[in-house]
Amino acid sequence: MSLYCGIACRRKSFWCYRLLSTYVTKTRYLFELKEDDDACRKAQQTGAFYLFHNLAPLLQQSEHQYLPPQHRLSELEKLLDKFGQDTQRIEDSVLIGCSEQHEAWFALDLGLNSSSSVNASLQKPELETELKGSFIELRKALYRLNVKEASLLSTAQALLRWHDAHQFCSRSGQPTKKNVAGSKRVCPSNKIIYYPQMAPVVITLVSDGTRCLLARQSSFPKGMYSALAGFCDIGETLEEAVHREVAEEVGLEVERLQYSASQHWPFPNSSLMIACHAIVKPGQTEIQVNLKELEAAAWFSHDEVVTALKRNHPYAQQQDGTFPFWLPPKLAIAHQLIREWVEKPTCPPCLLSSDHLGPSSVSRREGAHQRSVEKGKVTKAVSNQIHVKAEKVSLHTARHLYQQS
Ligand SMILES: NC(=O)c1ccc[n+]([C@@H]2O[C@H](COP(=O)([O-])OP(=O)(O)OC[C@H]3O[C@@H](n4cnc5c(N)ncnc54)[C@H](O)[C@@H]3O)[C@@H](O)[C@H]2O)c1
Ligand SMILES: [Mg+2]
Repeated sequence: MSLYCGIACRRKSFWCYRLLSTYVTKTRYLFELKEDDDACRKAQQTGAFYLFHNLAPLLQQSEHQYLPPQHRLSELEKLLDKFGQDTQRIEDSVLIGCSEQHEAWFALDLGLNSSSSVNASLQKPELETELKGSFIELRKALYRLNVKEASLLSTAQALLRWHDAHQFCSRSGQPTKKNVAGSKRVCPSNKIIYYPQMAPVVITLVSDGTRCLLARQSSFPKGMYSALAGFCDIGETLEEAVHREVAEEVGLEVERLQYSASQHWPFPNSSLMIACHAIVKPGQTEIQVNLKELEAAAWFSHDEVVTALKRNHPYAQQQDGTFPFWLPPKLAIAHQLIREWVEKPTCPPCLLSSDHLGPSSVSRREGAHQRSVEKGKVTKAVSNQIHVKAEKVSLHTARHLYQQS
């Protein structure tokens, strides 16, 4: 669908109207709402609101899925009135997107202390009864939402959290004021503008050509392993962050970085996850786990990873008291990296060149001649023929084998 946009461009002394795609008109509309408080207030009149309580979204259950109900402005005003609240509270809402028909979407938290109204936060049980839904922790709900709604609610939560945590100017100590859309906050005394921020995080799936390296932190759910992740340090490039994080966490050097994709991740504080594949440097497959950062790390064979991807009940404890090896759910970018590796375990040519950082470029053939020690046995990979004895490494044994400080 395309629309003629009211934006006119001047070309060769006469006005012409460009044919703009639905996507372009939508992004221009959102831009306008962020810049123009009056336009945004007007959009609230016809828009839809998603409700939160202390950063947990309001959800209704339908069969195996959660659905986030939308509310109109008039419904919200009635609700606030019923609970003896000031409708001024609606000023706390943030713009999170719009439909192709330009219905603007907002998010409002009724549990956090309001910066626009003096009234106390609303009680969760009473609200849940009134709204016929439940406020469910986003981390738990994420995997039972469809992808679009999961992304929308993640954005909403990140923005609501940022506003809640940035109500004062760090220079003057004065309360800052948000614009109607919530795309910024301004200090009235010195005019400093604060914009919502994300922390860049690199997440890397390291492979030795036949196996991939997965790790877990003690805070992960039992049995879950993921790719190596870490916050970028200030002044660092993405490539430098990948090299440093892998070295810091598992004591290995990598090369042949390949960018895969990126993802906004709202937990715990809004990160931009930048996902890459990397190949470990030849002769460097022995993991040295940094126990200050990780609980365990191990190399996993292709078969093990394929089996883990099929696991349906990750939390089920086994009879021997251990938990089966399982992987992050579909919505996490770690899952996508792992799935890509399963589909193409031999790494394609690199896109993110790391050559300038030092590591020499080594062909897969050369890399595959390396010796690796696995479970106390010396195994040898010859050329691209995989001769590594891919023994079934249970979590139990893997953890004990590679836990070294
Ligand atoms: N979406 C996914 O698939 C996925 C997978 C793995 C990790 N993650 C996310 O990646 C993030 C980083 O992973 P990690 O915990 O292994 O990082 P990490 O290895 O850098 O270790 C975290 C530690 O780094 C320090 N740190 C440095 N800069 C920081 C900053 N800006 N914010 C917070 N802490 C900072 C803190 O001491 C913190 O304890 C986590 O928030 C995690 O939720 C997402
Ligand atoms: Mg880490």
